Amino acid sequence: MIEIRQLAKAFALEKGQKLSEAELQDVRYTGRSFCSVRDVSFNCNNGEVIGLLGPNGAGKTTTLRMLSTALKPDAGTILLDGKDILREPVLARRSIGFLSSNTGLYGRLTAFENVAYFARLHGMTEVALRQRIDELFTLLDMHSFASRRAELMSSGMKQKTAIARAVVHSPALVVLDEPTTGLDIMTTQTVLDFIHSLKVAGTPVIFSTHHLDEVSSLCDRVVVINQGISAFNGSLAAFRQLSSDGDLRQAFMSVIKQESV
Ligand SMILES: Nc1ncnc2c1ncn2[C@@H]1O[C@H](COP(=O)(O)OP(=O)(O)OP(=O)(O)O)[C@@H](O)[C@H]1O
Repeated sequence: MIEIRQLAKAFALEKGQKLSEAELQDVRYTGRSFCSVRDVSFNCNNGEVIGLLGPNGAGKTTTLRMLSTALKPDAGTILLDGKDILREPVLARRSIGFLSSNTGLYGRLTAFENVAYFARLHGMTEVALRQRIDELFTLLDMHSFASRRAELMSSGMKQKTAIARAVVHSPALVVLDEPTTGLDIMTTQTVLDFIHSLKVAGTPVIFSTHHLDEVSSLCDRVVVINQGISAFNGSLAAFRQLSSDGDLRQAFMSVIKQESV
């Protein structure tokens, strides 16, 4: 289980750094800094899938990067199974599988080699990593391109390889930043089925998305981040009830409008 309390992160702006018109009008812009995340709190229990929603620039990626310890929060706590991961970064890296939005595979390495490289970094034995990679390549339908170099892969193949790499060490928590963005319908379904298999195995999964159908079919809980604040945090059923007829788009809009008043 992961418990996230009152996370905040501001970025100091460099001299001459250009902001968009929307960012200049944003309440998070202070002149010298931009407070991407102001107050984000939520829990994810074992076997739960959380969908992280929010408009562009809301602070989803910044939040997920803090969960993965790639970014240090200015304030807040993150407890994984009761342990403060901000104080134990080594434990965090061992326990969390993180897929970032820029996959960054080694182009010269094959799908197998990319995943195996990370498995070795995590200290897995050759026998264990071969068994795990075989299992993952079956779940993600990757056997057909296991020996293809990353530089020659389609974006769907790259994304599957990046997902396999993120979870090869069987982490206690999986965090995925927009795992289905840019994928075709078949590849998206494979990725969603894979997330479901993690849930069935009892692994908590937190993923950001702009696709409400994914939330509807997969998520137990929904968190909506708006202007750096977790404006909604509750069950999928409670989220549906925000609209008159259970429509998730309407529910989402009602949270955003409420917050912007
Ligand atoms: N290093 C940085 N310096 C300044 N501002 C930043 C930095 N990183 C992110 N931001 C700003 O913080 C805000 C939140 O960004 P973030 O990437 O977390 O949003 P997001 O919810 O993931 O958006 P999207 O849905 O578009 O991916 C944006 O306005 C972004 O420009």
